[in-house]
Amino acid sequence: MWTSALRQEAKVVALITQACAYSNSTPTPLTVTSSLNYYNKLTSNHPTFISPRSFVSIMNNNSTYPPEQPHLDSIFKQKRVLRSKVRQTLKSMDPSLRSHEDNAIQNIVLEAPWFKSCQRLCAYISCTALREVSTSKLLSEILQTPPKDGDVEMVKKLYVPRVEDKNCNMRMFHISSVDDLIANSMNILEPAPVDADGNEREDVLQANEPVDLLLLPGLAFDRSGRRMGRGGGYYDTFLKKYQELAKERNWRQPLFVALSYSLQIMDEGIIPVTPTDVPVDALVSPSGVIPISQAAFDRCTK
Ligand SMILES: Nc1nc2c(c(=O)[nH]1)N(C=O)[C@@H](CNc1ccc(C(=O)N[C@@H](CCC(=O)O)C(=O)O)cc1)CN2
Ligand SMILES: Nc1ncnc2c1ncn2[C@@H]1O[C@H](COP(=O)(O)OP(=O)(O)OP(=O)(O)O)[C@@H](O)[C@H]1O
Repeated sequence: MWTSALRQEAKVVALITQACAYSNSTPTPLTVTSSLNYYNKLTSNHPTFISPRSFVSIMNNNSTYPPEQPHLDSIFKQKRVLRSKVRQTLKSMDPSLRSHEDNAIQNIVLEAPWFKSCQRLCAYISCTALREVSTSKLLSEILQTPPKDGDVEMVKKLYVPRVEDKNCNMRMFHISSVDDLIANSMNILEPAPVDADGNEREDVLQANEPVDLLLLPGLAFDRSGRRMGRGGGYYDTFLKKYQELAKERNWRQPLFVALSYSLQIMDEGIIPVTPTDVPVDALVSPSGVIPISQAAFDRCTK
């Protein structure tokens, strides 16, 4: 078990070094070692996946299990405080560092085996005003026609979010061009549910085939897979629905991969979590891929 984990770790370090050479940034193998340790710690009771319950247990940092559940209101308050701190830090991020990190992160994704091999994916349309890691290069590569290198087989089907209401409901619609997008009230680009020809767009929850990958935004992350979003609950609700759908249909669960600037990666114990928070499988930062779940380790090395 350990030998195999160490072998995987060595392969991931090699992959990161490769990706960093591509992105021209400095590799930090420490992130990989740490994530494996955290992963082992978190999954000792949950061999295949990290449940939100184990997150709460780790967060409390005590040895009793199940842990005492701190009051939800106080956790939501802690989240608001952290959100506002991270927003401030993002606002004061140097624009040239931001642009360097945007490029590095997207290049790492484009070179990752789990991205190259994926056939269908959900991704967010980054919003500059929200200081999100850019996805523009990724989206233009995915939507490029004719496909890069003329490889029609490797064309990826892309679904992007559309907020339905203020009740945490978000759908993911298929698009084939950025021209399919229009700005919503929050100034985020979204697809209309009906295309220019009056045809309904495919909703990923109604699709006959599974997605392999979801690229996620967020405000703060850690190396154990905790993710804090903007407080809408849209992603947590959607991710849970998708996990249930995949389970019902006997599909392989997609990889949940969050894109993160370096300054958005917090130390252990900083990110407050509630039982509805869905952990991510991996992070991509300018230093490389940080695999967290077993599925991420498996797909980073194959
Ligand atoms: N690019 C992108 N698309 C996305 C999301 C996202 O986070 N990023 N979402 C993910 O859920 C959904 C939209 N949810 C959103 C939730 C809050 C804000 C927002 O503007 N928040 C402000 C603070 C608002 C306030 O608290 O008053 C902010 O974070 O600065 C934007 C989108 C669906 N689409
Ligand atoms: N699966 C779910 N079903 C119903 N409500 C949910 C679910 N997941 C989260 N919520 C609700 O959404 C609200 C916001 O949750 P939270 O603060 O964890 O969001 P977030 O992680 O910042 O946002 P997001 O998931 O959109 O990135 C909370 O009231 C939470 O209870």
